[in-house]
Amino acid sequence: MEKTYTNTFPLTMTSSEKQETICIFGTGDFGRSLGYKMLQCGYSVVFGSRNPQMSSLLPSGAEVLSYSEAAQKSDVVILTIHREHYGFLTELTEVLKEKVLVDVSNNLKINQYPESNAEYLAQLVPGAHVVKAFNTISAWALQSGAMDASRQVFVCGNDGKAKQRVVDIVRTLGLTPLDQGSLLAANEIENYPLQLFPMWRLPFYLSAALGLFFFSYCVLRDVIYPYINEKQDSTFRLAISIPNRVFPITALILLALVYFPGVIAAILQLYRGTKYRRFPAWLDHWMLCRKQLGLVALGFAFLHVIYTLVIPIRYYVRWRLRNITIAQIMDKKENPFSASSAWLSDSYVSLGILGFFLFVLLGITSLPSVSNTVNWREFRFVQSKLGYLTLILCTAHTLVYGGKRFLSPLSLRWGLPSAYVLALVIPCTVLVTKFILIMPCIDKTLTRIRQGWERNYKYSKSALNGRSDI
Ligand SMILES: Cc1cc2nc3c(=O)[nH]c(=O)nc-3n(C[C@H](O)[C@H](O)[C@H](O)COP(=O)(O)OP(=O)(O)OC[C@H]3O[C@@H](n4cnc5c(N)ncnc54)[C@H](O)[C@@H]3O)c2cc1C
Ligand SMILES: NC(=O)C1=CN([C@@H]2O[C@H](COP(=O)(O)OP(=O)(O)OC[C@H]3O[C@@H](n4cnc5c(N)ncnc54)[C@H](OP(=O)(O)O)[C@@H]3O)[C@@H](O)[C@H]2O)C=CC1
Ligand code: HEM
Ligand SMILES: [Fe+3]
Repeated sequence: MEKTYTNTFPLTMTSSEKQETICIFGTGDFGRSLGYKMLQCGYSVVFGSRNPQMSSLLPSGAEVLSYSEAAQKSDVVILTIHREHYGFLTELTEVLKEKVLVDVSNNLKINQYPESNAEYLAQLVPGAHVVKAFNTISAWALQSGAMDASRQVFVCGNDGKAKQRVVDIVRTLGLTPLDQGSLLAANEIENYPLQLFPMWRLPFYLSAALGLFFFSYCVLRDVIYPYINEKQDSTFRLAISIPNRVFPITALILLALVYFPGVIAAILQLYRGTKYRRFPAWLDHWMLCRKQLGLVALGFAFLHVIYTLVIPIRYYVRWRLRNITIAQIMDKKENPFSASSAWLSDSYVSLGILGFFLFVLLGITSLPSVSNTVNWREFRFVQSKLGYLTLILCTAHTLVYGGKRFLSPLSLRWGLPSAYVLALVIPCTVLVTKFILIMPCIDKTLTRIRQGWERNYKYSKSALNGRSDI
């Protein structure tokens, strides 16, 4: 614990205690940055290099020696060398015996080698205690001092004492060590910085696919159809009208897809009569990226709202209103006020506004600073109950928008219904299924299953034993 404080007052420590010497192999970007940070935090640093005389740009105060000379100066050796160049270490096995050897390396691709770099290092230098650490911190972050990205350092190793020494160093440098267990965890730790938004990938591809499909569908109905049938140029619709169909439709379907896996999971649990069997991998993954799906949906809903706000200032809309008025004057025929149309129009807009309000509320509660202030039940209440209410309101908004035209043969073009009719299929399926699932008799069984009850205890036990098949 004391070390944490020495981080803030390195000079106090250096004047009263003997400086601990750390050896860093390699004088590249990462080695230099780490050495600089260590000197700042009160350590004495010795670099090991192929060309001790040639090394430039090294932080002042550090010593540079050959690899074998440097290793003799400390019992902690941090290896800031790419895995491909580890070969020369086999000649140093005697010097490195019983030393703590820290592997910081990353690869270019996930699972690039059959074994992790740290395990490979342990095979090369069997006498040393290999510890994996620091691979999630960048040279730039260490040097600039501004830790915009994560300060977490995953640490793993087979020797408890060696690991503890590295954990102490990490803490002294002002970083957060996270013990990940034995060297078997190195593979996962090495893959971690190579991942690029893994949970965002499915939402991204899904929204791209939905967007593309509905865009083509709307172009076919709203641009190509009028051109072929009436030789009318409607290409201007590509700018606002069609995006303002594609975006809300994508938002609505993605929102429904957030709540779909929960329904599928419930049906699966009811069918199996137990909660003790794993869900298929695709369902697991789908469940895990619901937050990201929801946030992408919120993004599209935002776009829809902004596009809707500009409707009154559009040239096409103003032109059409003027023409209708002029046509009425010329015909001397007044278009009577229709209370039912007014009701329909106001209702769908109002449902949209309320749905959007709850949608934003869901987004706000998913911010860590907010979710940390609510307890588990409150969070679930907002995410699950208010989430369903959001889906109901947005689906109703679209249904009422369709209003009287919904499924009317007049709105078919080449037999194709309006895009929003297709958009309603998944949301309505989710809502109807959920409605059936919350019927008291079904809900009671599901709740019992989720509390641990099993329909066929014997069967479930055997399923438990043979878990690998599920
Ligand atoms: C804008 C937006 C932001 C979002 N942000 C987040 C976020 O920050 N974090 C997040 O997690 N999700 C987020 N989501 C996704 C979504 O709101 C949640 O995943 C939501 O909890 C799903 O609700 P559900 O009713 O389908 O949950 P389900 O998983 O179906 O759960 C329903 C109920 O069943 C219970 N249950 C389910 N499975 C079991 C089981 N095996 N054993 C016992 N009980 C069980 C649960 O406790 C719950 O009460 C967000 C969505 C949107 C639209
Ligand atoms: N850069 C970063 O932000 C991060 C890097 N890492 C890891 O740190 C390690 C070093 O990265 P980085 O400093 O960027 O790399 P560099 O290429 O900048 O430095 C590597 C150093 O390795 C030494 N080395 C030893 N043998 C050889 C050899 N045969 N050929 C070339 N170099 C050799 C060299 O030092 P000398 O000439 O003194 O012998 C060289 O400077 C890598 O494993 C990387 O994955 C981890 C996290 C972040
Ligand atoms: C402030 C909130 C909202 C307002 C004011 C609003 C308003 C509108 C308007 C005016 C239309 C008709 C657009 C047109 O004539 O082309 C529309 C359509 C639609 N809205 Fe909203 N809306 C809101 C929020 C939402 C939300 C949150 C969703 C769902 C996620 C949604 C889904 C839809 C859908 C699917 C359509 C049909 C698109 C089409 O095929 O034309 N809306 N909305
Ligand atoms: Fe490099």
